[in-house]
Amino acid sequence: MILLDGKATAAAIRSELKDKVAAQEARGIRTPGLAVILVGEDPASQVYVRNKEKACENVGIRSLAYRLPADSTQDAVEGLIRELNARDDVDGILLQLPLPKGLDSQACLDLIAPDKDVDGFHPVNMGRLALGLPGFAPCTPAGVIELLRRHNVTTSGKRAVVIGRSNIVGKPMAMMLWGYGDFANATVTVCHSRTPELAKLCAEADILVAAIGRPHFVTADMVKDGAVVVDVGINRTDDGLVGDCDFAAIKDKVSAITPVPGGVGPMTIAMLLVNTVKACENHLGLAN
Ligand SMILES: Nc1nc2c(c(=O)[nH]1)N[C@@H](CN(C=O)c1ccc(C(=O)N[C@@H](CCC(=O)O)C(=O)O)cc1)CN2
Ligand SMILES: [Mg+2]
Repeated sequence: MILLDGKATAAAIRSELKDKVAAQEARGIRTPGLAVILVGEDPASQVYVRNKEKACENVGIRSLAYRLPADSTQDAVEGLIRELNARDDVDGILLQLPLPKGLDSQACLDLIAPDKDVDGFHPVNMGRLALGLPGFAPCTPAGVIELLRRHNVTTSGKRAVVIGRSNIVGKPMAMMLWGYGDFANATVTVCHSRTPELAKLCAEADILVAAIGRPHFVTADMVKDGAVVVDVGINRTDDGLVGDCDFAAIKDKVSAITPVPGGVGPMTIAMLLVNTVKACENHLGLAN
């Protein structure tokens, strides 16, 4: 069994980016800048945002922190986004989700300039992904693809099943698995809460991606012998942080599996950095 080690892979990506940014800086090219917006005090979001800022610092990306109170108005958040859209020293804008109740996330995301949308959540970037055009892909599914690629997991001609159809994971994950540049070419099924015989479908998957947000939802009977299992879930339970898969029960059946923590999570942050460096190169007209 191969452990798809996201923590180590993310560290390797950061190290590559650090070298790239340093080489550009040595040539007098300005460093990439990421604006990080956190509205409110959700504890998990605070951790993720801090980790993103630390990761930026680690690779030489300037992070600009914007902390807004939980009772911020829609106008206040939108006003900040407009301001950041107009700034030449800001290459990427990250709006940490979820937003506090009462704020319209999609309206905010729709305002982010697509060339600064390093989360890949803007309809233009989602559309570009669907059409196979260059743009920014959402960081979690992009991280899954990169993790598979760097572990030489082949997907072409394989049967992939994605459980979950969210805008930030399930939908873009399915698009990337069926065709993402020269990678992927899997045959993809997307399952959700109303899928009949979900367990049976999962058990036919060569590649199973779980993104449902229910602790230990995927049990051993739902996994084919030799399958590759990617666990996107991060569930806080009384037993600590667990994924959507029952790792202990599955690990001896699979050919490869991601751990939680240390699997997809760190890759999400690494891909945010990749997208930010790319946004900067695009803004400066550098080839990449
Ligand atoms: N604007 C965005 N909001 C959210 C995104 C996103 O990509 N963009 N994704 C998630 C949260 N997320 C990043 O923001 C994220 C979640 C988890 C991790 C991570 O490294 N997890 C660790 C465990 C850490 C812990 O919680 O104890 C791991 O899996 O090893 C990174 C990023 C929703 N919002
Ligand atoms: Mg993980």
